[in-house]
Amino acid sequence: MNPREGALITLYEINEKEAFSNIALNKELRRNSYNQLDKNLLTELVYGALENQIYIDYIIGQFSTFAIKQMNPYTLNLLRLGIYQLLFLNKVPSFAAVNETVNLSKKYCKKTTGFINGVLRNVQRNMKNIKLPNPEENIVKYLSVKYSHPEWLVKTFLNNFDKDFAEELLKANNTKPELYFRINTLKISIDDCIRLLTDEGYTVKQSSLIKEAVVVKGLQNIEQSNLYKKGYIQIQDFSSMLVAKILDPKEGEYVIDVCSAPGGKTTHMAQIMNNKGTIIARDIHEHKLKLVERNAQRLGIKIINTENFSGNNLDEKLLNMADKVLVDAPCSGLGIIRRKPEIKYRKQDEDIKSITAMQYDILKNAAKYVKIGGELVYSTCTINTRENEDIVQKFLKDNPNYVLININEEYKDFLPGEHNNGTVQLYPNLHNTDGFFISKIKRIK
Ligand SMILES: C[S@@+](CC[C@H](N)C(=O)[O-])C[C@H]1O[C@@H](n2cnc3c(N)ncnc32)[C@H](O)[C@@H]1O
Repeated sequence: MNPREGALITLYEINEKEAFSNIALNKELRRNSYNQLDKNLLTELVYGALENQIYIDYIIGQFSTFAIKQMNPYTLNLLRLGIYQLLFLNKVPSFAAVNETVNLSKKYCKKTTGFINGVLRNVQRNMKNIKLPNPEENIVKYLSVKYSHPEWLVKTFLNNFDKDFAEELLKANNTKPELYFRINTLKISIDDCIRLLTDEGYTVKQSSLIKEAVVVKGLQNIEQSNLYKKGYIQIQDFSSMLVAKILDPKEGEYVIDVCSAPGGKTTHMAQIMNNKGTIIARDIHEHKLKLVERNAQRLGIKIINTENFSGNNLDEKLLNMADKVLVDAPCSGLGIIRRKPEIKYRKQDEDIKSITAMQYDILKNAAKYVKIGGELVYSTCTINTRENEDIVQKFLKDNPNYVLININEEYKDFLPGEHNNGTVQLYPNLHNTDGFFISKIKRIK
């Protein structure tokens, strides 16, 4: 299959059927036998067009006689792919970007072939004269178009940070994240795993802060690799590994993970506990709990018991039972836009209110499972004070039996960069990790 056609099908799934980009892309890559070069081009086209969608749509608006809302989805997504190639992909000659897109339109939207050809040729001729909105007149609109973030999100960042920081963050959200792995020390030593990888010709960069965290350059089709199948590695960002490190569960402890799927942090906790003790791993989606079980099995973990249970409900059986509790709460995901650019377009400011209500409920219930002297970590993969600091502050105010542990003092050996208060907020632009919030709370009475 032609990779441009694969990109069109994938983009259609994401934009029209609300599929997640990583899932839609993997489905397409598995469905057809692409060679490695075609896989790379398809991936680049999908993520590139998606990351820059507001900018590209702004350009379509300047060169099209039809409003975007009037276009059929294939026409619109083909224009996006064509314009992305024209403006961002130097390796694709302009004539190829136009001709290949027009050819595809003959199969998917025959009636608009002439229109697509016209818009693309117009863009091709005027590429050098494209003007962004004037930042002096409207900074929100300017940043929104330039970095393809919806205006409400630009406003949120401008409310939380100064303009330069907000712009750096918007820019970083359109970059490619480094791919981290966690070496599963239950199955292989860190040194042996690094040796295996280097012997196979890969360049391995080990984190100085978390020894089991490595970046491996050039490793592709990871889930098909022997290392993965044998359970030697787990794909997990550095920021996510930091969570289990900070919760710091010990061998033999009783741990409850109230939002555990697909199991990145739960399996890391089991690794830190040396596969001794008990972890209750809960979630509300049965199919996602299966992923936790599959990961645990592949990684050789025996101490995880999965349970389908909503954190919004209180489980009387578990009151005061746990040495450690993890609340890795469902959130707006504004810290992982680099991995899932569609998040930018799906969330609305109004969604945040219902998310924070759920987060508070889950935290409030989960805290009751902590025994006196036990500890809880509340974390999210978002950059939004309302879902992070505000939730923790409200909880501490309403619940005097719990205190905040200053992570920056206790865990400074693990932390990248400087953090000002007792909690940690990581940013893609500052720390080159996902945007993550981590806080630690102790039950004292
Ligand atoms: C941020 S993800 C957890 C990621 C996981 N801790 C990991 O490291 O792989 C949040 C999870 O919460 C689950 N979830 C959503 N609402 C929930 C609820 N009310 N109770 C429990 N889990 C919930 C989602 O299905 C999702 O798997």
